[in-house]
Amino acid sequence: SHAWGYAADNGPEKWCDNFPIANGPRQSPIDILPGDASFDGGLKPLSLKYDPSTCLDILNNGHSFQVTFVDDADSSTLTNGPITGTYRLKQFHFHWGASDDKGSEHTVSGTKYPAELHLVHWNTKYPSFGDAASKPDGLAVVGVFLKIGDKNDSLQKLLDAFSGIKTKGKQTTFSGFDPATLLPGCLDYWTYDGSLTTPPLLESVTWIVCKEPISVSSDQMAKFRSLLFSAEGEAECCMVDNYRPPQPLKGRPVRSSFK
Ligand SMILES: CCN[C@H]1CN(CCOCC)S(=O)(=O)c2sc(S(N)(=O)=O)cc21
Ligand SMILES: [Zn+2]
Repeated sequence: SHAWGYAADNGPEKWCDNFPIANGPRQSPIDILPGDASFDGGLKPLSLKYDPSTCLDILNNGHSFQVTFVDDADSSTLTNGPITGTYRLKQFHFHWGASDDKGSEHTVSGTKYPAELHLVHWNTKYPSFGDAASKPDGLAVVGVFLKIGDKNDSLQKLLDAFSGIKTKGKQTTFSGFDPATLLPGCLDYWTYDGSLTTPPLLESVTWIVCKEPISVSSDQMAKFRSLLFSAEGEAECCMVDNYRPPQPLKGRPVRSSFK
């Protein structure tokens, strides 16, 4: 059936059957090679301004868990960086592995991190998120790597809500969370033109990948793995390895905001 996933029979190697753009010219993620990136002095610092009161709910969508935001005003926005105009925060979610040695989608010189955070923003030059998602400059996703280290108190707030979203389709109210608390201290970044890393794999994303990771403890990573891909009443399937591997760069430039 159409149901894509991350298993052998419906995973990344099969997505091209229903989504031929999987083999397109600007697919994501990629392996970032810092030595091949070109410093661009014209790139501005990222301006991320988030309003915790726009935080709406937390959801298990059967592929990841996501925190969704009210996006009917310019309350939580991304401006500057490599983009022009104003992009509104729609949701953030994560990708992670079955063990601490894998899980990120982007890699750096082949190095995999145990998880990767994606903050999804849409270009307000378009009337809606759904409209923007199909335009070449419609979305901007800020990626942040997670690295095993100290317990992350901000992440812990998300993990504490997992009891209400264990299975596919479950969602609970989640309010007052400030996504800025998930950002690294240094906002140096790499940027390139890419795509959604899940179906429909639309080539509409300006990727902004932070060089500096945030910390997560190994115990906290174990908690990520307590979520299920499966719905209540179905055979239990742990939500792990929900990452797409790096895709061909196909000649795309990768720029860095830092030397
Ligand atoms: C599970 C489906 N994931 C999708 C859902 N959306 C796209 C669907 O929109 C169509 C109107 S999305 O724009 O929220 C989005 S961003 C990313 S990622 N990993 O590249 O940051 C994946 C997805
Ligand atoms: Zn993602």
